[in-house]
Amino acid sequence: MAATVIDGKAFAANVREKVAGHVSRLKADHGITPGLAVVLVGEDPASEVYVRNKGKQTVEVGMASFEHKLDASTTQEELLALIDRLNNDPSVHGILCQLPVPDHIDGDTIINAIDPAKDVDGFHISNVGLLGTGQKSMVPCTPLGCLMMLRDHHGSLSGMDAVVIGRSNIVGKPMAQLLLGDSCTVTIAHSRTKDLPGTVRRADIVVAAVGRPEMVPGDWIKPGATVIDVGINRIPAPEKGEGKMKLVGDCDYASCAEVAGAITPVPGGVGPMTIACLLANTVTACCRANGLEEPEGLTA
Ligand SMILES: Nc1nc2c(c(=O)[nH]1)N[C@@H](CN(C=O)c1ccc(C(=O)N[C@@H](CCC(=O)O)C(=O)O)cc1)CN2
Repeated sequence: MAATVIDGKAFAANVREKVAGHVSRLKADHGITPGLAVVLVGEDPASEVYVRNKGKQTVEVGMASFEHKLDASTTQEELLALIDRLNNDPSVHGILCQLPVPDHIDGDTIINAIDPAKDVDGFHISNVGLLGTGQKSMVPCTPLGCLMMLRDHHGSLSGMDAVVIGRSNIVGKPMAQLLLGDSCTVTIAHSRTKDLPGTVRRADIVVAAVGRPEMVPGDWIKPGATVIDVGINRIPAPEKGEGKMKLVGDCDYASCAEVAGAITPVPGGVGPMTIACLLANTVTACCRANGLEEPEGLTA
């Protein structure tokens, strides 16, 4: 059986179109332009690409983009001062600091300095607590994107067995909370899980978010299961020529696609949904800040 390929690129384009519609209504009906501030410290090449794409897509959906690119030597105090200015800027509805930050800066301190109402990454401890207790929160973008694709594919997720491989604060843990919120039976698996293959084999839904290239082989997948691959790993691709690289996920795509009922590819699966959901979260934050009705279908 060949799996259905869940096209994250097309799904993300659809989310962006919905966001653009809400933005134009906010402008026309209320004279409000949602604004997103993205802060990058240092020169990590992958982060520079992500930040550039965030700015470009923010403008494409009609929102205001405020990009702050800071030198790698920026101190934590200087960064906190910028966050404070953005927290108090009424034209900024969403703020994020691109991760990872340089070693001399404490990421948690920075994240928790962001006004939770403007925390469009959903990483602030208040939003983590709200999500964990089933209350209205800002929801982390990558897990939100995975949830949207799963709901679209399955309709209801109620009663399904879900295994999340990986326990990071930005993907694994919030993903598990969202699946629990949709009434899945959820297992979080990690490097110390006994019998990882057996655990994964029981799942109707597998979300792989470990950051280890092609770690999950097809024979771990229950026939017909849905595989959501969050991994983005750059590995050597000698078949493309000397020194060439390619992107692969945490799942071995070829063997998993033979067994799964549906699967997200890498690239073109979960990745594009991350930025689309960031734009969705910015519109949501803007509506909440102005006491306006929130867009439907763009949050959990
Ligand atoms: N503050 C944050 N930092 C980071 C986050 C985040 O959500 N907030 N997530 C990642 C990086 N990221 C967005 O920031 C991100 C990663 C990947 C993609 C994407 O579209 N990937 C493409 C492939 C792109 C490529 O060729 O490299 C795909 O999978 O198709 C978008 C955003 C860490 N930091």
